[in-house]
Amino acid sequence: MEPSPSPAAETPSPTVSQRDQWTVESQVFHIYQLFANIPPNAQSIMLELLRDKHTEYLSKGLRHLSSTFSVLDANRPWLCYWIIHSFALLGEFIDDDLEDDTVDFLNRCQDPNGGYAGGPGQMPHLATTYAAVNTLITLGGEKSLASINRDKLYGFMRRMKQPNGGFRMHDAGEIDVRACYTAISVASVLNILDNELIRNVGDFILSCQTYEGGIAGEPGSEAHGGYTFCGLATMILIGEVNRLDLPRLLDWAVFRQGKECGFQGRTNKLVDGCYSFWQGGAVALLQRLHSIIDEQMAEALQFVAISDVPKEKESLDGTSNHATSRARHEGMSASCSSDVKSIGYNFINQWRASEPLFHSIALQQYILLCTQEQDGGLRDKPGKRRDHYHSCYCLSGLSLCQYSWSKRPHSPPLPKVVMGPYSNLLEPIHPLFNVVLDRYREAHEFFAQL
Ligand SMILES: CC(C)=CCC/C(C)=C/CC/C(C)=C/COP(=O)(O)OP(=O)(O)O
Ligand SMILES: [Zn+2]
Repeated sequence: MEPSPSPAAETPSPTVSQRDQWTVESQVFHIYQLFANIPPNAQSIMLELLRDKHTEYLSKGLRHLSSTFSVLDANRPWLCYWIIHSFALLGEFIDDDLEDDTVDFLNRCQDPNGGYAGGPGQMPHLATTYAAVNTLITLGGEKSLASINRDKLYGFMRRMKQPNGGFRMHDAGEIDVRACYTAISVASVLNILDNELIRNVGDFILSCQTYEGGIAGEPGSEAHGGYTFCGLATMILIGEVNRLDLPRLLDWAVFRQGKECGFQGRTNKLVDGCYSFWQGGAVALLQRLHSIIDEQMAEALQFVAISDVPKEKESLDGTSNHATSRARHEGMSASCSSDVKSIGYNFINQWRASEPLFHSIALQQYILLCTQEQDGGLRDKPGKRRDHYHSCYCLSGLSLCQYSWSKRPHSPPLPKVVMGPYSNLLEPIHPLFNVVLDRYREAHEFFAQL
């Protein structure tokens, strides 16, 4: 007779990832349990957005911007963006001297041949160009907006453009979906987007959509929330979003929201506050694409029906799914090229027919209860330290959640969809560029007349 297996052999020991996941779950659920067991007035205090504390933390960062060296030396326009955008989300303005200093500092990062570097005298880079331009738009006003040398910047982007449709992040740098997004986002907001920049970008991004449905940084890599947002936003801005498999993308993105209520960046990884924007943002974009998603789903159903028909009939009719969607794409891109420049502006002026496609209240709960530090600043998850990157993207994600129920373009959210007191309400953002909406509008008007 065979000996029965020992209990140890039946239960394999957990992997490092499993242990990490359990630790996070226990920390998060401990907070939720605490919250569930206190009286309603104490709950309401726990759900408060710590505005004054966050502003204090951001102000300290802002004052040290001009003296920030060390490891973040090549990221200084990013620090400007993370802090100043967070300020704007909170409805705060920075004082005139600091604004002047920031515009002057970014001007010193501007390369004589176009683009912005991570610091004065460094090599121009598409990511820091995006950060610098978004900062200047957020500051707004003539001095700030006119400081951007659009002609030279266009030249820099053309130099970064690759024959496969992608862009390099910098001279001899990596070619990836981030580079496509930062180039196209900046070109769109500055009104310098044209067919040369757009050429083959759609092919490159399409080659990065994986079997899971999300988008990877480059062909053959793993789907990730950061790149998925970048790829999807780029496809919208160039008028080719219907080429992606949107139902599959939506399916992948919504299932990245876990039982901790926040989002993970990729399958089987840990929840993290910054994905409130990258994943939540991708789903918020998809919420405005419901008609294309419905069409693609109907087409897929038709395809199932057609594939039941004997092969000979299908080829005689010429109705294969691939052929029809390809024909539609070619028609669409031809008619889109003339008004591709207005896509970013028109995107926010449409009605939204559907409710949020992710659990907006749950995500607000994760951000408010698990990512806020009591002394100000926001973080990845309990047990991690605050930083400006996570402060920026947790607040951006929170703003997206709060406005995700508004069907009319300019209507304020109802109190029931804003978790915690209504004073938690942040400024709305433009979901394609991640800048506060009224600053985007000012920039759009400014650059439309140049
Ligand atoms: C506009 C712009 C420049 C966008 C950047 C988008 C972005 C956040 C990309 C993510 C890059 C990445 C692979 C992180 C994985 O980090 P990890 O392995 O530490 O984290 P994970 O476990 O959560 O995947
Ligand atoms: Zn993060």
